Amino acid sequence: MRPGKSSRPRTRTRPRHEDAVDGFVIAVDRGRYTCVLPDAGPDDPVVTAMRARELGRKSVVVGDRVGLVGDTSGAAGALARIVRIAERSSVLRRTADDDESTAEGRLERVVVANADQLVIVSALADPPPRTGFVDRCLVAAYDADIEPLLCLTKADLAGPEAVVDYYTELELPYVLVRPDSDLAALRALLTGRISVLVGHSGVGKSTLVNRLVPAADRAVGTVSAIGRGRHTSTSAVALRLPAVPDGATTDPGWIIDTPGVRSFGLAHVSAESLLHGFPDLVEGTVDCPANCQHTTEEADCALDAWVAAGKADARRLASYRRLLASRSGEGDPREPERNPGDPLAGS
Ligand SMILES: Nc1nc2c(ncn2[C@@H]2O[C@H](COP(=O)(O)OP(=O)(O)OP(=O)(O)O)[C@@H](O)[C@H]2O)c(=O)[nH]1
Ligand SMILES: [Zn+2]
Repeated sequence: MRPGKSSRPRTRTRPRHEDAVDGFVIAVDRGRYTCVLPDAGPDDPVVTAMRARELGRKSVVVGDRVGLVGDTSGAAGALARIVRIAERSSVLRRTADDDESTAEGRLERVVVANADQLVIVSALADPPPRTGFVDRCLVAAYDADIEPLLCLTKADLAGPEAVVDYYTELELPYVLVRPDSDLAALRALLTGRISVLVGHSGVGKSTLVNRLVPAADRAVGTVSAIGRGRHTSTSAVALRLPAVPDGATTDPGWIIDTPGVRSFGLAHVSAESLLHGFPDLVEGTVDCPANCQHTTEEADCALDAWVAAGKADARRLASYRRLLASRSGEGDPREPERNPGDPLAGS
């Protein structure tokens, strides 16, 4: 039945936006979302959009696939509206702070949607590698169902043996980066995927991003005396990788730089999920007493025997327990001084 002109619903029925076009959110800045259309090439204009009111409180993040209406021409001053958010294939979250006793600490933030891979960038020296940080990232990756990749930079300054040895039981894929390396192995692992890069300040992440996507021209800082590089931008941004030389049809993929993410607060991750960030320990908990919390206070926790039997690295158990403790607000695990015996342990 076709309603006559006079009975056409005007206010009560919301438009269904059947004409909405697909967009991919590459940047978010103060309520403005930068999107690219599916067939757009690197030189095509991007579309600036705002959220439609009907989205309610749903957040739109980098990596989201959205429906756009309005002016999607990308012309100067044109503004489109995001009217829907497609179901996300993955959601990378972090808690702003580990302290569950404060509102800020419990605040869970979606960092990126639809990522396939978490590239954990860690320098082998200057600053020294911090496996505590890598362990945290692994928990976040497994929790989000995103594959981790360890990217070890400054391989010209130190060898990877200590770090690689620490992760032997994990079969964690890794690549080495030197100023003169050709990045072919890394590029191959990035092709066709959406990869999120995380890393501490000064590890060479901006340098790496600039080598991968020269057009991006990300600000490169210098490691200052106190180990904090400069902070130029704080929100995530997706950068299109250059076309793969051998095939115009192959999707080169995207990398998402996350300058604001210096660590992954994990208060939103359950104790059970936290354990899944340590696949080398999971099997060791089979013999634990019911409701074992796996902390040092648990006299009968089977993980101690598991490590004593050589099934997992003692430092991994220590790292797991530090993360457990950090979630219940017992001190700040990010202070490397807390683990004076282990130079790798800082997070
Ligand atoms: N020796 C060596 N130095 C590197 C390498 N990669 C980067 N650097 C240097 O390390 C310093 C920090 O590099 P950035 O790329 O700014 O590091 P970042 O991780 O982006 O840090 P922020 O800029 O603070 O976010 C710079 O002085 C780089 O030149 C490397 O592979 N080897
Ligand atoms: Zn236990």
